[in-house]
Amino acid sequence: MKATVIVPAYNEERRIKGVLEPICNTSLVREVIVVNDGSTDKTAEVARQYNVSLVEMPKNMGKAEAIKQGLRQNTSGIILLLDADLIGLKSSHIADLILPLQKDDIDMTIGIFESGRWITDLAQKIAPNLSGQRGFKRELIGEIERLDMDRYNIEVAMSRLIKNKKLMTKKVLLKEMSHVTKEEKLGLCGGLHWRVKMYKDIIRYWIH
Ligand SMILES: O=c1ccn([C@@H]2O[C@H](COP(=O)(O)OP(=O)(O)O)[C@@H](O)[C@H]2O)c(=O)[nH]1
Ligand SMILES: O=C(O)[C@@H](COP(=O)(O)O)O[C@H]1O[C@H](CO)[C@@H](O)[C@H](O)[C@H]1O
Repeated sequence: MKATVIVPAYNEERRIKGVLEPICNTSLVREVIVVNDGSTDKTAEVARQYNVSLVEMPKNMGKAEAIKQGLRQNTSGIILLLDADLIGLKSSHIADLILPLQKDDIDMTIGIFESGRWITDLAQKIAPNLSGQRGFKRELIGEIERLDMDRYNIEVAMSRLIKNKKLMTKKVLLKEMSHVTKEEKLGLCGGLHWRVKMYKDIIRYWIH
């Protein structure tokens, strides 16, 4: 069974190529949906250079809404969510996230960075449930769409779904992979500003 890969992207013109190259060269991938979340840079132009379906959000709505929009497109039996700012993504990582879902007993795969960069390795060791790299079966789309989530709390919402529905997950180590941090993208002040927003979204979800 092949997969549909959904890539939410907000101002990723400098990074999305490094993700779309390996995705488009993976035989287990049937289609790629890039959701351009109101980017003000050339993210859409770069994405159009690849064999992908491009979904344009009218304005920046946040990662959760971008993924929901992607899930509303016509997808295949397995869905894989990948961030647009990954460093070191390879076809083998993509296969490792897809293949366990071809068995009946695994509902969701969760990718964990390992031996990439110490800072992102550490972040994912401390909080593996925040990982944006996830595969799941199409049967879960309805459940995920119904989750009450906003911007950055999609991963914690999915973690609660896993717990409530007793879903079977499998952690997949993504060797030599990392991502570009908010501070690297936006500078110290801009990065910290978005980091605080992200943690607020996550905490709001937990106390809600
Ligand atoms: O408003 C937003 C913010 C982020 N993203 C995308 O969601 C993914 C993860 O976001 P980010 O890199 O900001 O999160 P981090 O991995 O740094 O926590 C990336 O592909 C972003 O381009 C998005 O689509 N809309
Ligand atoms: O790993 C983390 O601590 C955060 C923050 O990453 P950076 O501060 O940008 O390195 O990133 C993850 O969490 C977000 C919220 O759950 C997800 O949306 C991202 O996909 C994920 O990389």
